[in-house]
Amino acid sequence: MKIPNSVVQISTLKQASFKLSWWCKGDNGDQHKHDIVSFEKGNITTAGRTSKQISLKWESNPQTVLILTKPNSVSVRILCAQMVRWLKEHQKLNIFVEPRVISELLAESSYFSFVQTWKDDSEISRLHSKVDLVVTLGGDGTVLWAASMFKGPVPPIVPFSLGSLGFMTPFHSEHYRDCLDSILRGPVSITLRHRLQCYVIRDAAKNEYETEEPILVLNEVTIDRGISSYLTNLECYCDNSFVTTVQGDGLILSTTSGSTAYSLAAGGSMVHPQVPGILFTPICPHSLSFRPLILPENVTVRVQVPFNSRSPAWASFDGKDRKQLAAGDALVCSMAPWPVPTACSADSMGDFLRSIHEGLHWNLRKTQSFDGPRES
Ligand SMILES: NC(=O)c1ccc[n+]([C@@H]2O[C@H](COP(=O)([O-])OP(=O)(O)OC[C@H]3O[C@@H](n4cnc5c(N)ncnc54)[C@H](O)[C@@H]3O)[C@@H](O)[C@H]2O)c1
Ligand SMILES: Nc1ncnc2c1ncn2[C@@H]1O[C@H](COP(=O)(O)OP(=O)(O)OP(=O)(O)O)[C@@H](O)[C@H]1O
Repeated sequence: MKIPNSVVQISTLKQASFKLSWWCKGDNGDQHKHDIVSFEKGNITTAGRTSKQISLKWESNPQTVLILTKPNSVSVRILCAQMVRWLKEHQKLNIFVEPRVISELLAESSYFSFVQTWKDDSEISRLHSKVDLVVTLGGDGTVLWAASMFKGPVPPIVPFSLGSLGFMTPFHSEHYRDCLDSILRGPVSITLRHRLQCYVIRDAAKNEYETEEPILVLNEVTIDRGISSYLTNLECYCDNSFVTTVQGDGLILSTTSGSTAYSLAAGGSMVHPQVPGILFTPICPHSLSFRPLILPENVTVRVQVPFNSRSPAWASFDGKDRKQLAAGDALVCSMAPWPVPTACSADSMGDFLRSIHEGLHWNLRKTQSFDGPRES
């Protein structure tokens, strides 16, 4: 068979060889690493990264469970007592609860004297090394609360739904025995939810962080006008490049998990929680052309209140802990190295789709009937 000329020419061409590497900002300066991008005969392919479903397999049996509960709920209190009893008697596990909850349990019965708790913040900071699994009983706010307790690595969280919306709480409390039994045996399908780490800088010219510890958020950090009736003026930079000045009610810097919370209400896109990125969503911008952005995971965003601002701005973290940002102050935010692993009921995609359909009634519309005009 005769080979066409064009094929012979291509096979004799020599491609220049190259290497791709990626870098991140580490503590000891910028670090370069080789990526998992592979180079099949000089062609770039990411085939090895497309399998994103994460599965957790226990290598030894879990020993200790932390149960976190929404306060002031009778149904949560009753379920918590039942769950503690079942985990102790049927699974032989050690159990931690919050100091508030241990008082409630002991008021009910001295049977619960085996349950453990902590005394101060330094013990909370060591919890991640004692606890194998965290169970939350409440709504999305309780998942946010659980994540906020861990300033570093976070154990897998199993969120049971005892709230009203429950976007991040796929497990039904009626079936808690079967759910926990299966999770304790593993394997468990996991959603790795990215977090943002935020620092406040007082008097931006000094460029010093207010605290050494970052504030970690699972949903978002919001910078808004607080009680001021003036427009906020926020200068935004991305890795030192000027992005824009927000003039409006404020700005939301959201994780992809938070994309279905406040950012959604302000017109941001819904993004699957495992997509790495930072959503840049303005709140009521006074402009006809300010569309929300999604920035890549590696950037550092800096939001600065200009010196000539008429009023201070306010930062809040997952809807809590308001901090005033005076003229000249800034907030710096980047992707945190410690994600929040939450257990899935089906799998990461299945749970996300169920939440947007059942929780938000996404794209609900009456189906068009067959009974009408048709193309011939
Ligand atoms: N206009 C708004 O939509 C608005 C305003 C303020 C705060 N919030 C959100 O409330 C969050 C704090 O939650 P909370 O429970 O402590 O306060 P909350 O009790 O006021 O609840 C706010 C609502 O947001 C839902 N929610 C929280 N995180 C979510 C997520 N990741 N995806 C979908 N829905 C989510 C909750 O289920 C609840 O219905 C903030 O992080 C912020 O995102 C929303
Ligand atoms: N263990 C806890 N300790 C203190 N506060 C908590 C704890 N768990 C949750 N909260 C707070 O309680 C509030 C309500 O919790 P959550 O959102 O879980 O319940 P909900 O409002 O009934 O549920 P939903 O948001 O689905 O309607 C939130 O502001 C949350 O931060």
